[in-house]
Amino acid sequence: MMRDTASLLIEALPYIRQFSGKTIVIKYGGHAMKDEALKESFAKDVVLMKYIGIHPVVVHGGGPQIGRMLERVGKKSDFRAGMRVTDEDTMDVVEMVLAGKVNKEIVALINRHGGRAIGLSGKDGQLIEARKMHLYRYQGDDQPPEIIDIGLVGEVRRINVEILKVLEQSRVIPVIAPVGVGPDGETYNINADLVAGSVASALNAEKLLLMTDVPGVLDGAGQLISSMTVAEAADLMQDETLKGGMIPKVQCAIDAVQAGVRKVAIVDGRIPHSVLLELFTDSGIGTEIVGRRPRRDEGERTRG
Ligand SMILES: Nc1ncnc2c1ncn2[C@@H]1O[C@H](COP(=O)(O)OP(=O)(O)O)[C@@H](O)[C@H]1O
Ligand SMILES: CC(=O)N[C@@H](CCC(=O)OP(=O)(O)O)C(=O)O
Repeated sequence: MMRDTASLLIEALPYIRQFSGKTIVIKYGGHAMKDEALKESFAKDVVLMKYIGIHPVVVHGGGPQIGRMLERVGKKSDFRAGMRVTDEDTMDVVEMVLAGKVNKEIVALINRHGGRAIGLSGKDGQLIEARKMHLYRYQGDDQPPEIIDIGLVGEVRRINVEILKVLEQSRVIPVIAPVGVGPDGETYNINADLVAGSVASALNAEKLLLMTDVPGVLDGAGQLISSMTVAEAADLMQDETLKGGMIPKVQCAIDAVQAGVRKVAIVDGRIPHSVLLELFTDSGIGTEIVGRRPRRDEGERTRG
């Protein structure tokens, strides 16, 4: 049943109080940037959050946008375990698309809707220190694992939060492109979910929202899992239910909760105002991952 604005506002009040003064990290995936109306609803949600005293930090992706630009210059995309194989030419395109185009588009969009956003890549203020990521393939108990070289793909070594802490005390909303910098100034391409998880952990965020293009985590029967604990999520990682990009996403959620982020939600970015619907309604949307399930007497919303 459609709820009217007044009832939604009344429902939202306790959550506005709960999140006020707290940091919420939002990963805005390339697949969720589908059309103008959706982008606008995202920008309005972020501006509203800042306006009511929450500290939103946006980390964006741009995988499909990188893929299209690579195609235009005659290069094919190649992924291993959800990571783009990145040679030097690909790295140039990744940095131009993420830090140049997508980042500035999101910044402009937020500013057009009344916010004051500033774009950062991992190089600005040495925000994302990275190192080369190695992938290992299991070859049997009696064999050493095969090392797969995926080029200039990075993993986060450290997030230098100083600049984000300064911005938290201001009107400014940080928008972060997932490009990291190595010890010798090398540029690394990092999966945006991993950056968002690390930023949320480093800021001790109240919540991490991962926006994607499915309703949330689906079980073996294709049904939405509304809520799961870290232990349940770890069990799910062991079977074949999670595939492709959902594997690093759920792993990142588990890591973030274990590092002290209170809740992670994987939500459908194709729904207008999905950020506000997840944050400010009793039922939420998508899949919530928590350390443990709250008891009913703890006054927290329970879902699932
Ligand atoms: N069990 C699952 N539940 C939901 N999605 C899944 C599952 N297993 C695999 N997926 C896939 O994971 C994708 C989301 O990951 P990804 O493509 O990396 O998203 P994004 O680019 O938004 O970060 C979905 O589009 C879906 O095809
Ligand atoms: C190493 C790696 O795969 N990096 C990603 C970075 C962008 C990203 O993660 O974008 P989405 O969130 O839209 O998928 C890439 O090159 O596509």
